[in-house]
Amino acid sequence: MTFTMDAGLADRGLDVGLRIGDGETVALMGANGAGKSSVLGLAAGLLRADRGEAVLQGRRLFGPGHWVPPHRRSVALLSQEALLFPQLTVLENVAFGPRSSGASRREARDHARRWLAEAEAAELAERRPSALSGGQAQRVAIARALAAEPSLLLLDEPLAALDVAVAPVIRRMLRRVLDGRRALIVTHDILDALHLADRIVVLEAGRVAEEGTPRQLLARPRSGFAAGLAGLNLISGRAAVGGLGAAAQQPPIPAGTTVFGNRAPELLDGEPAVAAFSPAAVSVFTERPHGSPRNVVAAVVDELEPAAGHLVVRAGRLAAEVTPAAAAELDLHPGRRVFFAVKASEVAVYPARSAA
Ligand SMILES: Nc1ncnc2c1ncn2[C@@H]1O[C@H](COP(=O)(O)OP(=O)(O)OP(=O)(O)O)[C@@H](O)[C@H]1O
Repeated sequence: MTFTMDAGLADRGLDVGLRIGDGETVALMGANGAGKSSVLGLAAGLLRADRGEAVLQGRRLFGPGHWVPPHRRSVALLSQEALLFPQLTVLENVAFGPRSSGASRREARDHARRWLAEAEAAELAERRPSALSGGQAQRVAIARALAAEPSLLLLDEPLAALDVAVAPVIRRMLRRVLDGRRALIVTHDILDALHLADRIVVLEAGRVAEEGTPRQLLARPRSGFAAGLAGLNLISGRAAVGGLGAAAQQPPIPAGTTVFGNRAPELLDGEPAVAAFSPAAVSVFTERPHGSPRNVVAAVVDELEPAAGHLVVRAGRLAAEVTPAAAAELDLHPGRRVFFAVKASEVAVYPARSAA
């Protein structure tokens, strides 16, 4: 049994099809404003779609003429902030859900203790929320969400508000807790996706731009967002002899330029395709290079960013990596005219749509 949602919300520019299998954790990623929180809102019942339907384990959550209110959906939403009831103890907070769905006081408390232990927070049971650290409060919130035994668990950036020392510990606990559970987790952090998710869905401007396992997405990104996660340059266009004919509006690459590279064997001429290559494969010159590199483009440096052990030189949608010594030698600075070159053997050209 699965969760499926195919829904639109016109005033947020949202039109999304999503499927989460039994026991599957899906990471929902995308730039700010892409629609991630709105998708959670639709599934949780905090927002009403103006088109489409959602079905969870054979039960329709919403659809034409049909609406199940949030508390009857068997969907739990965990947000960035723990949002515990301040006047209740931790145990009472976690027991609240089971109690309101009809468990006796004692059953609800036993249940709460079990889920607190599962979230590695058993020792916090008698505390008030005001006496908890951010990480502790988030453990309790996770226990509370699990205690409702939801068929679908929604997590909205659950680690984002935690400090860097605590996040890895909670991430490890979440990995254990999410194993075998149907969950949708919104995150900006590739580490969350790698550690917690079976599959990543990338949203761009309210639509699913691509999806795949973390491995697939990082090895062969097809959206600008996933290329950013993978740390690769990505140029879109159509398959052409020897590589890719670049589409318009991808400065500094002139429209129609052939980007020479290794074409995936399944790619047909004229088919929508992308070319991907690492910034580390890009060489920077101040004069047009002659000889071996087949791909050379004139560019103007936008900015230089420090990265581990090197500098990233950005020009339009391209990035190159240089050593600090090379940057000094080439006198690189914003506004500097340069040439970026990359060997065809370093460029992978593959279909813009996944085979699935
Ligand atoms: N309360 C609201 N009322 C109307 N429009 C909204 C509201 N909240 C968000 N939007 C719009 O809906 C679109 C999707 O926003 P949403 O918050 O779902 O994106 P997001 O991917 O979660 O972004 P972020 O990463 O910044 O949280 C955006 O265009 C946004 O401006």
